[in-house]
Amino acid sequence: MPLSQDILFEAQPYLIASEKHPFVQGIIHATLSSEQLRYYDEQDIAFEYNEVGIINALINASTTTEQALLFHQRQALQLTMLRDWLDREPKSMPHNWETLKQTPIQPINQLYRQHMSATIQTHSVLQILPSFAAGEWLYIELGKFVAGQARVDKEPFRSFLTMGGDAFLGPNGFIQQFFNIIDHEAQSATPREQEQAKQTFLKSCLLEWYFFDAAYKQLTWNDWQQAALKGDGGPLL
Ligand SMILES: Cc1ncc(CN)c(N)n1
Repeated sequence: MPLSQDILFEAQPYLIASEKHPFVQGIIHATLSSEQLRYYDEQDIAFEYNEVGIINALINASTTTEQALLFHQRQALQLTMLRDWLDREPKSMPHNWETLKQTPIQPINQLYRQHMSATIQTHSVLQILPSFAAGEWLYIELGKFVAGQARVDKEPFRSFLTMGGDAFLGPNGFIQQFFNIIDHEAQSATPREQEQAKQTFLKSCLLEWYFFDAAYKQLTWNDWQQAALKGDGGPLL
């Protein structure tokens, strides 16, 4: 069985868990507060900025020119999406390319970003790509899920979880091509390297759930500090 098929089989429960998460349900039913949306918006734009570094590493680690060109295309799309997102930011939360780099990174976002960045030092597409492809896959699948629900059709909820479109979907879309690359690289990898790649993918899926959870609860380092130093914390994770 190709590695990607094995990975996707094991990733299904994580997708279902995210579909059920109250943050995702809150997008469908338009029940999230503006504070919850604001937290997500701020953390996610910084997360996407971190992905720029991951995609750069993929270009560097590519084993063929075709791979490098594909990652380069994905990078161009990432930068275009970030530019348009920055332009859309409300006056109450102004972000530009410079201030983006100073966004305070809250605990789960930090954990997820570092999980992804830690793969860079392997210089291996097979190890780096799953850390990034998991979020791409999950967002595309959640987009399909949400589109199939009777979602409340009003902004700002309408624009959430809409990553998709022709560039991402179909046999020539990014996500299928990423899985093809994982399968190609897996052919010359050891079983241990293949297992490591799978576990990296699954950990990203798990951290996606926690990313929604952190936004739902608006968890900050301050909460963690209070819980630790004042001993007044309930379960924060
Ligand atoms: C947390 C998260 N994961 C994935 C994506 C899609 N690149 C995202 N915008 N945010």
